[in-house]
Amino acid sequence: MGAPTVVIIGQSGNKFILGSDETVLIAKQPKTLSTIAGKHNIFELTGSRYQLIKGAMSSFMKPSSLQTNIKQMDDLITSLFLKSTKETDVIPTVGFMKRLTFNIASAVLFGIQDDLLIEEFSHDFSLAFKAVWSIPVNFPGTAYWRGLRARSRIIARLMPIIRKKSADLREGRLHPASDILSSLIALKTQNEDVITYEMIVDNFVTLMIASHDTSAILMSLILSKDPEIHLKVYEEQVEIQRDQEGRDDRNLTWDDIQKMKYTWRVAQELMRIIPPVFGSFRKAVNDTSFGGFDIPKGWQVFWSAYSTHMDNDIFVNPTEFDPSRFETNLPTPIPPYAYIPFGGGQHSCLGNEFARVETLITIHKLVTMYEWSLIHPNEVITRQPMPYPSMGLPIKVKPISIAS
Ligand code: HEM
Repeated sequence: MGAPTVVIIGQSGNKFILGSDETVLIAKQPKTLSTIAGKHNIFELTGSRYQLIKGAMSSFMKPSSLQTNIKQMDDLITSLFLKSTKETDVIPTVGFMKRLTFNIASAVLFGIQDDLLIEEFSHDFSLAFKAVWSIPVNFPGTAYWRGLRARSRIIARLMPIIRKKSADLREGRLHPASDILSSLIALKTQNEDVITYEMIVDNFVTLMIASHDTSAILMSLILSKDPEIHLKVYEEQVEIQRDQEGRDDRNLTWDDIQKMKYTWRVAQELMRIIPPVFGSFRKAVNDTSFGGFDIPKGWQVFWSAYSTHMDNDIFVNPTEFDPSRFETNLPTPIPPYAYIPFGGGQHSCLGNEFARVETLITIHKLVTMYEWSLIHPNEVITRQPMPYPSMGLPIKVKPISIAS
């Protein structure tokens, strides 16, 4: 990992790492992420640059903004399901969900709709993503080398889009609030001395990496659960479908999504037992200490979600799958920094609501459009280091009716 590293686990450890400010710990990612996503990636930015980039991105992921994207997501997800099941009754879930989350991020966050371009980006992002988890040896044939070349191709395809959007913004044909790229370009115009094109490119790559595999894994994990859980999810979703009957517009609404409480609790409990992101790094910018142990300046600190999620004092019978842990108004609510699938503190996930909305719409569409079953029940989950079902979780589907 390039520097001596301290691993700290437990609720108070998480609070120390995730709650510290930039005078104690700064976010520091492995070399592979910094070179593939770019050195200006939001995970590692500090100070005013961080605040500006975060502000531009987060305005697209707030509930008020997400509400306006639901129809677009619903249409995209429905059409992808219909397209994929036109000629086959088997969906390779992991691959399908990756494609789905990539298409949603491209269209909803970046306003990229061109199918061919999305296909080319998607191919290169899958190489870039593999490189993030590789050994950083830049030698022909290695995953890292392939990832670096993929990054160059991504930039070559992105720059004409940035130039076109810049011109459209200048001439008033595009609004900065149209998508994240436009917003970042407008931010650069207002802050020439702080924001650069390189930062825009790096954060496009970062956001694509941060957004699609994580959510795709969550969607796949939900389908990997047992039939009893699926039945309850199905009952909740069918109830919501019934509520839509008689409406002029049969697309899901924000209110429908708020009613999917049980389905989301299943997702929350899955992320407790199998956090999609295992943990992440920080770096000490000054000498500091935790729990009586010194952490010298320059050392890395690693937090991990899994160990705290398995703490018997916080989650009784921690290995037991129990979505009711996430019911509201429990006598003993989950304490802060004890449940951290989305991290915590200032670098906590910007896309958690985005992930919730796209996951719930996808599950609703699948269970109301198809009867489905796992081809390999009890498929093992392996960490690579993200948790994937070992055979890609193929499912057999049979349409129930035309799209609801
Ligand atoms: C189930 C899905 C997801 C999980 C489990 C997840 C998890 C995480 C975690 C653990 C972090 C904190 C990393 C750290 O502290 O170093 C993080 C940060 C981040 N995530 Fe997510 N994420 C998910 C989906 C998304 C989506 C859909 C987006 C974008 C649409 C997104 C965008 C980001 C960004 C931009 C950051 C960096 C925030 C910052 O540094 O201020 N994530 N995510």
